[in-house]
Amino acid sequence: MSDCVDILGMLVKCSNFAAVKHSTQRRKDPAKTPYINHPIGVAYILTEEGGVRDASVIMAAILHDTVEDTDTTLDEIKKEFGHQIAGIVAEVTDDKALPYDERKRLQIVHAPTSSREAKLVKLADKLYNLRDLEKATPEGWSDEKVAEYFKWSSKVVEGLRGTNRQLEASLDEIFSRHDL
Ligand SMILES: Nc1nc2c(ncn2[C@@H]2O[C@H](COP(=O)(O)OP(=O)(O)O)[C@@H](OP(=O)(O)OP(=O)(O)O)[C@H]2O)c(=O)[nH]1
Ligand SMILES: [Mn+2]
Repeated sequence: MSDCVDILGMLVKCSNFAAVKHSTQRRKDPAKTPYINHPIGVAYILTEEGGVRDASVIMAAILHDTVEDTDTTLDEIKKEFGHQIAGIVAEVTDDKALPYDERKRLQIVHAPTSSREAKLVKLADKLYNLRDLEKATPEGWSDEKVAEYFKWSSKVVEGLRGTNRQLEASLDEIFSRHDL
């Protein structure tokens, strides 16, 4: 077994990397939950609810917001975790240099042509965020922004379908509660 890739070591390395990178960030909920709860929760949705056992997908899920929301670069992810995981992270990273509406539009456009691995991360990311949104309104969000986020998410998820039955069923339950 000595030629086996050290998956457990890589997984812990990803978790530590993401924890360090997100260490000063908090979620937008009133309790100001540590941000790291989100990427770990997204990975947990994939293993526990989605039955996903592809280690690259789980590692990319843990890292999925590091490039978008911290000073992490894709080169850094590539150097530390390899090109496959860096590729998935790249696919789920919005270009924050673009205007908000354009970023949101591009997620809808890119969803159908993204890889199966990226689609899995996106499905779990949306499921986590929509569950959060049902629990509490993020600070500074109007009712209109919340409603718009549900509607926009359903459009992104349209392009991710046919990837994981469980995650899509859970998302559909949420959408039906919001008449989507
Ligand atoms: N529902 C919810 N979201 C929160 C909370 N705290 C932080 N977020 C993050 O806010 C992002 C959505 O907020 P927006 O205003 O639409 O987008 P922006 O942060 O990218 O500008 C999500 O980013 P993301 O994970 O990159 O996903 P995406 O929505 O950009 O696809 C989500 O993780 C919270 O308490 N509740
Ligand atoms: Mn996310």
